[in-house]
Amino acid sequence: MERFYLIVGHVGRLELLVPHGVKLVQLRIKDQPKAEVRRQITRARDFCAVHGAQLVVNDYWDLALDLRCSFVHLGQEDMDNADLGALRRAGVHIGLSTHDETELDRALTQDPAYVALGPVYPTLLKKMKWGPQGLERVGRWKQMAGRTPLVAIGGLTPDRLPGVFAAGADSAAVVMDIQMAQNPEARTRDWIAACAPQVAPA
Ligand SMILES: Cc1ncc(COP(=O)(O)OP(=O)(O)O)c(N)n1
Ligand SMILES: Cc1nc(C(=O)O)sc1CCOP(=O)(O)O
Ligand SMILES: [Mg+2]
Repeated sequence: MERFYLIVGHVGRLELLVPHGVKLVQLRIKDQPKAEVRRQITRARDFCAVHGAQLVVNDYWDLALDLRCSFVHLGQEDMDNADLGALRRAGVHIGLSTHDETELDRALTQDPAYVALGPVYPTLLKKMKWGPQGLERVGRWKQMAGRTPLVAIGGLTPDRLPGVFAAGADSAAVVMDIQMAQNPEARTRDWIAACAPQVAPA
């Protein structure tokens, strides 16, 4: 799985940052009319196709199906409402959020493309009922997830990545560290460099 996983809130951001080398990007639109969400997903789908990036549609599994997108991310509550069978029949890959062992067990029964664990560190993006999970828990999740790839999310920054990958994460997802950066394009490149596997000197 791609080690760098960018999450953006608007297709304009996706178009700005993907050309810097992003290969896995989630469009996470909140609080917009559905017609606007549809427009943005369509634009993102076409832009990612041209740039060889994998688009992940957050929440809007129905639009993803309708617009022939190939990957969705769903939280536990999203799963309650989604037609997982229809997604599966359409060959759509599904990434799932998890925060505790009950959620992880439930997620793994769906044979997802990945499970995400968060928030690994405190996050400023949204209020959550879970405290920081920490790196030990990343390691535990990796063991329990077996062959299912593990995405770490929440409060991640480039300097935290060595620990996150060493603990067992296959991929690291980010919102605010790039969204709030003075130079988001440069910060994206920093992330890509920090996510590159480290080769031991000969
Ligand atoms: C990679 C990744 N992990 C977790 C989430 C969170 O999904 P969810 O719990 O459904 O919350 P919202 O993002 O919809 O607010 C995610 N989007 N991506
Ligand atoms: C959207 C989201 N979901 C999480 C989870 O734990 O499920 S943590 C999170 C926020 C990620 O943003 P940042 O990189 O700014 O902390
Ligand atoms: Mg959601």
